[in-house]
Amino acid sequence: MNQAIRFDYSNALAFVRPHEWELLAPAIGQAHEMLHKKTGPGRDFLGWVDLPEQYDRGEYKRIQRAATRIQSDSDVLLVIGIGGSYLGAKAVLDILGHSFYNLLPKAKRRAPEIYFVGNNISPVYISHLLDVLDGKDVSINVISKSGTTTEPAIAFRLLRDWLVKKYGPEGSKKRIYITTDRARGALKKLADEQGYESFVIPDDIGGRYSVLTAVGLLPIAVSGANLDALMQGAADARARYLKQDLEENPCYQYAAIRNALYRKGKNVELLVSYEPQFRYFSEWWKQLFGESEGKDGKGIFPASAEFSTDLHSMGQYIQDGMRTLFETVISVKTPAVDVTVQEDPTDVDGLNFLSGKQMGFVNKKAFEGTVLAHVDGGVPNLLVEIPEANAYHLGGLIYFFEKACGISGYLLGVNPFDQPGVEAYKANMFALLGKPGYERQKAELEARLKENKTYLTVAETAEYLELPVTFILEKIKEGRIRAVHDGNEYLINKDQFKHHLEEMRRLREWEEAARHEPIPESYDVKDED
Ligand SMILES: O=P(O)(O)OC[C@H]1O[C@](O)(CO)[C@@H](O)[C@@H]1O
Repeated sequence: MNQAIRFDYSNALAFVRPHEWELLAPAIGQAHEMLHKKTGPGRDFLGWVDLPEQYDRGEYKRIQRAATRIQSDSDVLLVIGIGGSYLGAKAVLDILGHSFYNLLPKAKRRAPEIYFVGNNISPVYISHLLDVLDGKDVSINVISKSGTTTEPAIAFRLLRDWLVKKYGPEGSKKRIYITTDRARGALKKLADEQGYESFVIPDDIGGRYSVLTAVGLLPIAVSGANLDALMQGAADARARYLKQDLEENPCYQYAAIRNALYRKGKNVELLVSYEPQFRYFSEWWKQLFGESEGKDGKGIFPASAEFSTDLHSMGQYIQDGMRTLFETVISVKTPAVDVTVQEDPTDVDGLNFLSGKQMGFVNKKAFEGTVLAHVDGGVPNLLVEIPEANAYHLGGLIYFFEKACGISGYLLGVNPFDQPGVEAYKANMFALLGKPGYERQKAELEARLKENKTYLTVAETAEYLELPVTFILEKIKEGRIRAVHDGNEYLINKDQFKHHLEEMRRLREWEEAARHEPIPESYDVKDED
């Protein structure tokens, strides 16, 4: 087994007494049992626990063959997916690849350019991407477990159409790779109908835990990264973090200490790196922990920062703002390359004391100085150190955080493997877009949106007051309705009708009450008449 990840929590111990987190040992033991015996909530989504040992070797070979094909027939691979269906691959590619991967000359990159799309609904982003594709040979890997997520589905429609126009219906079939559910969903159906090569997202692995399945592996393989080392790193981490005993398991120590800090009011965790290549690793980590723990009114808010960059923007807050933060620094012991600071005969910037020193050394001192300053400022610091940023250690790091997250979720008392909260925005968006079946919600939401809006157009005002448009225009001309003209149309502040609408409501109430009054007796008419 290669060298392990080093986890150091000594800079957090001033903020919790040892017994505060040692007392969590029995709960850690229970969480461990729930995870390994599959007895806890979310037990149907634990396929990732043994994945590094038990992955489908046949499919793994097929992924590598598909990657070789894409490398040979494509200048560009488009990876369509959102959330767990792209963040892991992007994180790994950024760390293992060149910082300017897509800009390198092809001969140097020796792999296709790779672009991620379908992770937003921006017309600008996708139009600009189409400009980049001009004249290039393109393949698509569309990744969606459900097969129906709006963002990737819209992008796939558009880009599949682009591909069919370029290569024809038959030619395009060899350039589309689907990663989705084994048997269900729109994408699976399409793949079967069209004969697209498809890969499986196992039923028992949720999106945010899926980077070491075909979800991450195909794009990663296309970039030329070492898949075997990535999987070996994860497999060794799985073996390393099997021990139930808190004292012997750094992965569980991370889960325990962050839980102890949370109980002391440290409810924001800042994942920090000193290498810009880790930016998307933080994004992956944020989804992992945010979607797993942020529920039932609980959870540490996962945030991230890049140092030393953000020390010049967020540094003030971290040092001196609300004391609810703790930091987890991912450190790479030996940088992949190093650069020496030169001597400058003029020493105009006064930095000649650094001449001959390596930038990696300067970065390390920035890190050490920052940890001390932040701890002094009341920010507990955790350290997760990997020896090098290579595929093996990255596989280990992914597994370390996945397992710590499962354990952490159980410690917190939530189901770390569901995400019910994500549905709320989706339901509203579908209703507002007029998806069949959402008619009632659409009317309700539109009424709420109108209620929230202060400035109305003439047509909206007419509807709001239940009066004809011509009447509103007339009253604007007479100056009885105040309106502003934005150069295009009249805009009317609806607050001016508050009094009028209140009067109308009272009138209606009075009319309604009057209608139910008994008919009064007529004095000059006698019963006997
Ligand atoms: O792979 P899918 O089904 O398109 O889902 C993508 C992402 O959307 C979510 O379901 C949240 O909406 C995530 O959990 C998931 O990673």
